[in-house]
Amino acid sequence: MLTANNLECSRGDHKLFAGMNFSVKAGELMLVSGPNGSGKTSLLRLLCGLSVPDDGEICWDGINIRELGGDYRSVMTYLGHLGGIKDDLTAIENLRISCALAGCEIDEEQATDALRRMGLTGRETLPAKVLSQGQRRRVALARLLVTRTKLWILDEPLTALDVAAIELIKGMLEHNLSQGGMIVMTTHQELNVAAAATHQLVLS
Ligand SMILES: Nc1ncnc2c1ncn2[C@@H]1O[C@H](COP(=O)(O)OP(=O)(O)OP(=O)(O)O)[C@@H](O)[C@H]1O
Repeated sequence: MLTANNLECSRGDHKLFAGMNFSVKAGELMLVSGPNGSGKTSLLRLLCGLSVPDDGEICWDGINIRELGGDYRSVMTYLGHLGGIKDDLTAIENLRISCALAGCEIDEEQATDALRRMGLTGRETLPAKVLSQGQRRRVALARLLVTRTKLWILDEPLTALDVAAIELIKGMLEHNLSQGGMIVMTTHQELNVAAAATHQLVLS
C-alpha cells in the first residue's frame, strides 16, 4: 500500500499543497487532476522519490520510501510526461535502456515483442527522432508490458495517443490492477478504468 501522510510541497516561494493525505491499496487507481501548474508532476516526483517533501512522508507498506531506497525502486515504475526517449537511439535501444535503468534487463527479442504489441511493427529499428509523437509515447509505454512492478506512477501517459492506443493502455492498466497492482496517474482526459476503487485527487 502507498500512503501519503501530511504531505507538503513548495516550488520557489509558492506552496503547491499542504496537509495532503491519501492511500492507494492493491487493485486501486488514483487519478490526479488539476489545472496547469497546480502541482501534479511535483506530486508524482515526490511519490517516486525523485524529490523530497517539505513536510510529511510517503510510505510503502508502512515504511518511509527514503528508508527503502532501492527496495522501493524495485516495486515501482515511473514514466515521466516527456517519456525519456532519446532521439538517436532506436525504439529497441530506447526500450532496453530504459528497462535496464529501471533494473529490469530485457533482450532484443523481448523488446521487439513488446514494441510490436504496442503497434510498432516495422518501427523497431528506426531512430526515435523519425517517429511521430504518438509512436514515441508508445515506445515509452512499452516498458509497462515488460515490467513486473506493482506500483505504476504515470505522468500524462495518454498524451499524443490515438483512440486505439488509449484502449491498449486502458487494458494494460486494468491488467495490472487485476493482478493486485496500484496506479497513480495524471491525465487531462476522461478515462474509465475498471479498478477495485478509483480515487480522484484534484489539485487547485
Ligand atoms: N524547480 C522549480 N523551481 C521553481 N518552480 C517550479 C519548479 N518546478 C516546478 N515549479 C513550479 O511549480 C508549479 C507546479 O508545477 P508542476 O509541473 O508540478 O505542475 P503540473 O500540475 O504538473 O502542470 P501541467 O498540467 O502544466 O503539467 C508550477 O507553477 C511550476 O512553474
